[in-house]
Amino acid sequence: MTTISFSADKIFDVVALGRLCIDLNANEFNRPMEETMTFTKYVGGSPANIIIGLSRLGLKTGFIGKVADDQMGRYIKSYLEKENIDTKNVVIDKTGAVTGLAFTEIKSPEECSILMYRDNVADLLLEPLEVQEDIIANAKVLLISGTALASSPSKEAVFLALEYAQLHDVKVLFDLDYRPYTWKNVYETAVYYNLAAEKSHIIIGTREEFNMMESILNEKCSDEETANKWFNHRAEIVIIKHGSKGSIAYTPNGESVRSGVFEADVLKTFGAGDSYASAFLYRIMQGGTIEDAMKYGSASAAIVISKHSCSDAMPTLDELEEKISVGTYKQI
Ligand SMILES: Nc1ncnc2c1ncn2[C@@H]1O[C@H](COP(=O)(O)OP(=O)(O)OP(=O)(O)O)[C@@H](O)[C@H]1O
Ligand SMILES: O=C(O)C[C@@H](O)[C@H](O)C(=O)CO
Repeated sequence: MTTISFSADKIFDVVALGRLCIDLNANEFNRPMEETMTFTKYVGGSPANIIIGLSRLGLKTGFIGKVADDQMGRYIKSYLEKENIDTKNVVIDKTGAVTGLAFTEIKSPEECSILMYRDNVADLLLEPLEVQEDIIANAKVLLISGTALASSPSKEAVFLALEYAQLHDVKVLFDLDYRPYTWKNVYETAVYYNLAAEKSHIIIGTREEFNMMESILNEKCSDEETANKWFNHRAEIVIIKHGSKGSIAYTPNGESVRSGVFEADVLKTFGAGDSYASAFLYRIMQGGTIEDAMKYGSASAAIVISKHSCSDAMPTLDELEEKISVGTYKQI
């Protein structure tokens, strides 16, 4: 029965680093973007969604990032503050960069896509020297997401944050969060993803995301082979997600745990991964077993995919535990 240990006596449970942007989610469902006329605005971006989920569950959280010096940037910062997320390391851009926008298309519950506007976005302009070492030193976990590796100087900021984490005994969770439109080519992507994964203790990604990382060496790994590669580095848990078919977690002692999924009245699929990661991390940090934590993650995902937003739909602990006790859990 594997659990994972975290440093005690730190100010923050989890500090996330990466993109803060805006989701504009289609109000009219079951139709293509061309025919969608109105959208609702939410805070978005994978690490933002995950940290909001963790804060709703009661953890002490902070964010390291950069927002535009405009109405959208101010909206994001004040939303984080309202959610009790520390923003003292959320830097305001002074170069005229903009806030990334993600328009979501909900053609059917199975057919969702995201149309991104990410030219000259503030989040990718985070400088290494803007990352405050003391915030990371005072956290039990540093959460990073792959998109922040897509260009300089944000990429160097992530690697410096990883050095601070190592120096101060901070566990690193790497959510692969591969968004192809942010990257120039798969070689560059895979090289940086692999370097960041080497420095991470918990790695969570979909089968497709791990395939991307393996593609440059023409590897075709099974889930178990994929996970085993990272146990030669720092990894203590590797989770490979398979959408509605659940997920499998691997540990260095050869244990593997397959999770089921909760039945859900699916409205849209995006946000599944972020809600899963937040509730999984919450439960593992409470000393839960991997099996237990995966159940929390799956329940949170089932809640979020049945709602309109990602960030705003993140459940409280009561909502999550209600789902776990009354929801239908299908073992796969
Ligand atoms: N249709 C579904 N019904 C119930 N649970 C689901 C469904 N789809 C996904 N999930 C849950 O969400 C978890 C993560 O889903 P998925 O593998 O799609 O992540 P992802 O691709 O990172 O998500 P995202 O679309 O947010 O990027 C799954 O392991 C599962 O527990
Ligand atoms: O930035 C994105 O890629 C979109 C996110 O903001 C969105 O909330 C999402 O895709 C959740 O996983």
